[in-house]
Amino acid sequence: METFIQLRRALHQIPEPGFKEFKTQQLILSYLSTLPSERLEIETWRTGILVKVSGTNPSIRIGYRTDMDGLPISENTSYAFQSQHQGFMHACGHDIHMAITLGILTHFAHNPHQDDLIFIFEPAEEGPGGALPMMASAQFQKWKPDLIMALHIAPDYPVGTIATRPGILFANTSELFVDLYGTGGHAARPHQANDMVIATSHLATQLQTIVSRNVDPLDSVIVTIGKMTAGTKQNIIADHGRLEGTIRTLTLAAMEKVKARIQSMVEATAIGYHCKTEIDWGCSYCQVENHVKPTQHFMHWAQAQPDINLVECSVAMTGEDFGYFLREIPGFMFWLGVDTPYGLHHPQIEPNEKAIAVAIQTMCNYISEIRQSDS
Ligand SMILES: CC(=O)N[C@@H](CCC[C@H](N)C(=O)O)C(=O)O
Repeated sequence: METFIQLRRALHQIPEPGFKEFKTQQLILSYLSTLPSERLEIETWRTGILVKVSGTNPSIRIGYRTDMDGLPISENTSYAFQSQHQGFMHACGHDIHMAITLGILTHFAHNPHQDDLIFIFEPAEEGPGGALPMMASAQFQKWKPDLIMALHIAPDYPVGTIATRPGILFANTSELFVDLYGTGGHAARPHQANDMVIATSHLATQLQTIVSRNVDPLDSVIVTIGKMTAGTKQNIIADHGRLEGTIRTLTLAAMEKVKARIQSMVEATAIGYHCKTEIDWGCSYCQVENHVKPTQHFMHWAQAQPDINLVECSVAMTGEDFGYFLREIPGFMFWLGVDTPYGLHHPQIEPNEKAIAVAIQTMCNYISEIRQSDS
């Protein structure tokens, strides 16, 4: 297992933004070149990688997917192997996900499964989303799996815990970018300007009323503005403001309703503040909806494993473009406990590396037992 901890640490040092995972791709390809090659076929797609490990008597293809990209966060961990890419960090566990995937792949490269195994290294999960374009690629279509699985680290659960549920696991998402254009000017002459600090901050506050005033209290919806920018200097009235956020819902109907309210509020801001506005909805992900039969099969199996504490969890408002794989292919995603007080996307998150061995062991054992009737 030491190899995969070292791989995780090497990957942790080179977090890269979506579709720019060049060093990450190279590191993985270079590791793959050390494995026995008889059963391996490797394809690249943009900065992603697909690996087929041929089975001994294949009747189905079993897929396992990891994400690859880092986040624009300045790391503040106590690690000796901190990110070497200033302002970027693996703060969502994708370094751990990749190391686990390499661990499972390595096991089956040495101990072939009866069926073909397809390992998918997907770029740009944090945005703009690698899943949909990767699924449309010739490389993916050639090896399209009949069953697909993935995991995500869970800071809240202890090591040894696996949590999942049949049905919806993660929410629908849409990004949100709003630009406001007014007239700049001298701080002492506000009557000759049109201040976008005021318009932008008013809009940011107003957007927070959507969840409390427009959404059924029994629905779950989130409108988060993660970034607000405006202005250039303390004594210059700003001619431009920008909001960047994300919307989360558990139904597409709720997503449409929230977007319609945002549209109205942005248009009303343009009228009210005599400014120009532009909305860009960025990328959107469909919900991660676990298929009932394979999820229950995995949960029954996991429940019987002495080293695993299986939890049937509730829905989370996180998003994941793994939902697009599950829209076409039966399968499931699950949480892997990594026991750290800091949450996903936090600069101090330090997942417990013991979870790497837990996940590799669990998935090697589980995949070894999968038969065609389970897919
Ligand atoms: C697991 C996780 O944290 N996923 C991200 C996905 C982001 C999707 C997109 N960039 C957005 O912000 O809407 C998440 O923030 O949940």
